[in-house]
Amino acid sequence: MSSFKYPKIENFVKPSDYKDKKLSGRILNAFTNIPYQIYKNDSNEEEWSIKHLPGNSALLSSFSYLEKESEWENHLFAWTGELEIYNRNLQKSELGQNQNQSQFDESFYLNSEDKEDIESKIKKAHESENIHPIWLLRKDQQRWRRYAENCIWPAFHYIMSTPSDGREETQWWYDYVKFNEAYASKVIAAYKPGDIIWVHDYYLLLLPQLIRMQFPNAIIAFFMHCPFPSSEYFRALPKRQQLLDGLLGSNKVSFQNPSFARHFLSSCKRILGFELTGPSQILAYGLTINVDSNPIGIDVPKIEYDTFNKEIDSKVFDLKLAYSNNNKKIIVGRDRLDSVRGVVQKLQAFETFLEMYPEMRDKVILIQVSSPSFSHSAKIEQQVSELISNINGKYGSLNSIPIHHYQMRIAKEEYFALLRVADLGLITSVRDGMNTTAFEYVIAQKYNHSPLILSEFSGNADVLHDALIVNPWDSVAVAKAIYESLNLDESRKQIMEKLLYKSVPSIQQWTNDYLTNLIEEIEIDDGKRKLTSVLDRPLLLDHYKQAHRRLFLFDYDGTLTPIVKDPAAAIPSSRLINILGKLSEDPKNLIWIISGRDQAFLEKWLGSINPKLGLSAEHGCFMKDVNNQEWVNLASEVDMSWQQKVEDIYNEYNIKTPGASTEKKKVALTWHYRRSDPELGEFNAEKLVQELQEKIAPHYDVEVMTGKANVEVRPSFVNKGEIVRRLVCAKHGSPQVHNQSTNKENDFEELPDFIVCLGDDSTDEDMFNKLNDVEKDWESKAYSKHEKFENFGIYPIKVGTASQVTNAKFHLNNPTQVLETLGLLVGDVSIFETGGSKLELDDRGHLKDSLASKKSRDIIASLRRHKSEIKK
Ligand SMILES: O=P(O)(O)OC[C@H]1O[C@H](O[C@H]2O[C@H](CO)[C@@H](O)[C@H](O)[C@H]2O)[C@H](O)[C@@H](O)[C@@H]1O
Repeated sequence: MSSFKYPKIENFVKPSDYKDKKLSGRILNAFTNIPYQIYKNDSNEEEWSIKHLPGNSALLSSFSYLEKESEWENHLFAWTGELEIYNRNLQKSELGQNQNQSQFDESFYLNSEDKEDIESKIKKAHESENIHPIWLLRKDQQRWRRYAENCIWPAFHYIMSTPSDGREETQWWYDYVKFNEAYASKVIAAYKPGDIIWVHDYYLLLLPQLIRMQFPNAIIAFFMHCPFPSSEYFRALPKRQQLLDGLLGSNKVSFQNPSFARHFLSSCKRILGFELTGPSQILAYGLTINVDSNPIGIDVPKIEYDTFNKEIDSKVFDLKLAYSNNNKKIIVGRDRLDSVRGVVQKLQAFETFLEMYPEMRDKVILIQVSSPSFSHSAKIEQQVSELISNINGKYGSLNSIPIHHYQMRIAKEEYFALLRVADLGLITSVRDGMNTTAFEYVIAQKYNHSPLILSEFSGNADVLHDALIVNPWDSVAVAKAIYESLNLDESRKQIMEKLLYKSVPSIQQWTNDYLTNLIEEIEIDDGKRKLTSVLDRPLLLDHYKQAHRRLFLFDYDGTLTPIVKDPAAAIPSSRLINILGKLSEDPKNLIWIISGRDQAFLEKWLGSINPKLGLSAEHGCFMKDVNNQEWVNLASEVDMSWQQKVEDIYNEYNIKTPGASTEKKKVALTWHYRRSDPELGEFNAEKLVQELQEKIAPHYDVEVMTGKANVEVRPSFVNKGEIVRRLVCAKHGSPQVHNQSTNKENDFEELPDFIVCLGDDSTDEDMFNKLNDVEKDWESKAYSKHEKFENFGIYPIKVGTASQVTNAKFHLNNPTQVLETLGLLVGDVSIFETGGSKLELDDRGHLKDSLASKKSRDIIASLRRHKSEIKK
């Protein structure tokens, strides 16, 4: 059998076909786990062995084809999976959950020679050097799967989880973040410009964005192998935003069928508020993401090769002999035993069939093979066994059993023989990404032409149109379809099989089409994009801890709160209030909110709740010092006669622009068009700016500014940058003298040694510019930098994408990431809350060089010493 050779595919996509795209010719695939089990039969065995793991054969064939038959250099990055020691008599499900040290000793923590040895065995078995195992060795080895399998998988299959206080889920989430970070660091280390990074499935939803943060121009594709739920279901996941954000680091996100793609697009729109730029395109973080469906196929030539040969012929013969006495028809089902594959529905339909068609009772048997599933449910198992004993009891006799149920994993050869021997294939899943059994069944029926009944909820229903498509919840309809299928005449069966056979997608064609579409969609980078680095959060935390005089300068809208349609609704969340409270409790910290908002809004929602906050309203016209109740009006002497004229102009534009409105603050006037038709709003905003520039700006000391869906007029004597300069150059903790110009030089040792400045829109650029000037000034004065950080501790941070034009040095994507970062500083949020922190993990998944990492290393070293002493 090993002599199988792939037929060459004409015109398989080549990197050299696309010279202008500057491809490197390498594909870096990231998938859940390597296709090998690392094991020992006995803990006393010196060496670890590996064996091939069943499953994911379609995708592995795609990798194998790319590796062996194409011009691409194909790499696979995958977790090692759980290591096993068999003689411990532990079931796999118990492994990792057992905290007993005597059962779980240091054997699972390998030294570098062991790992090298295993890696070389894996490479040999894989017949390639390009497989890169990701080591995450922990006592509890299954921790890396829990969030994906207990939270994502059920939600994606419409299974609501039971309500909980969320503590366990939070721990799973941290592990999920670490799992994705571990992949990110390995892929990032291997990446070269022009590589195609192809991420697979729901265990790695954060990975695209983690890589994107590091390589803004990388080509990243994501393929979801399981279904994607409606936004109504998806939104129930507490981490919905982080999961979508993670995927939106891809250039292309693909699904098994169009409805999954549609659900994803609608989730991005409804949950994140992102703009769809076409029926299958989304604009997020400055990146255009193509969303499509591309049903995965199977390795047709290889399956034919494995199905039609002498060995299988004889197995088919044996099966017929064993089951098909008296010419009984054989219905075949093969599913994993969980709540989504519809085994219960299948049995109920079969019972209905036997009831409805008594003449068929002695003429049909159902062979159902149910293999184990990670989402195994004891309830389903019990239902299945009760149904089977009822049906067999009611319709069976001593020499005739209607249902033969095998709850086991069967060998590949037996599986193919079973598919060949069938007179009918029956698939009744209630939710499924792509059911490869359906495809394999069609191939196995190439010469026998037995029909297929397929659930309309299976991903294949959109592909295998010539199957008998049924609703598995309607047992009468399924029973009728069984009857109809078993009574089809030969010519009809032949026609159906021919059409079905033609519609089975081949994995090679799928791979070719996927890569071709991806490459053709990629926009060529003209090298003009300047990208801002993502904020290094562990570094920031480290710096924060060592600083003595910390100053925080926060913009409000779009920075601390997300942008919403109604300005009055953009009130602070309780999480924000809580974090600001904790930050301001630390005497080393001074916190300022520097906003375009008016005094009344800031006082009501921030000042009255936390008097320790310094507030600057209307871009610096009004100031309230930290720990002070008095507001100072810096604009009291300014001529305001322009206000009425501006308001009159705004009124005209409100009439011309349905949905637009005027926000009257004490000094500044803002014209909002967020609720108008976006095109009309933008068009009229441009005209309004022109008119204000001509009629108002030349005659008054005012500035006309454009913000986020707004136009604003305010006095030009002060701006956010000027406020920042005063705060940064003041003696840390001294009261502010707002209405006097302060150019007094303070002792450098009294100035802040840690400055975080966050803002999202154009007015915040004044703050970033000012900080950059301060930095240059301190540089020129040769002030001493922090030894460890080699800078003055100044962090100007843009809240937005890496591709936005800004003078800030770093970026965070959105207000959620801002809160997570501030929460990290006050110890409210774990470093593992979200990805993107450039975490360096050790090979056990602890933060590199952390206390936990050292502790774990020490324990293993001492266990090893202890063991070798015992041996002596
Ligand atoms: O300096 P900021 O704190 O960022 O304030 C700038 C302006 O923010 C507000 O408008 C913006 O946010 C609204 C709520 O999300 C949104 O509806 C509007 O479209 C945005 O332009 C505020 O209303 C203005 O007064 C501020 O100048």
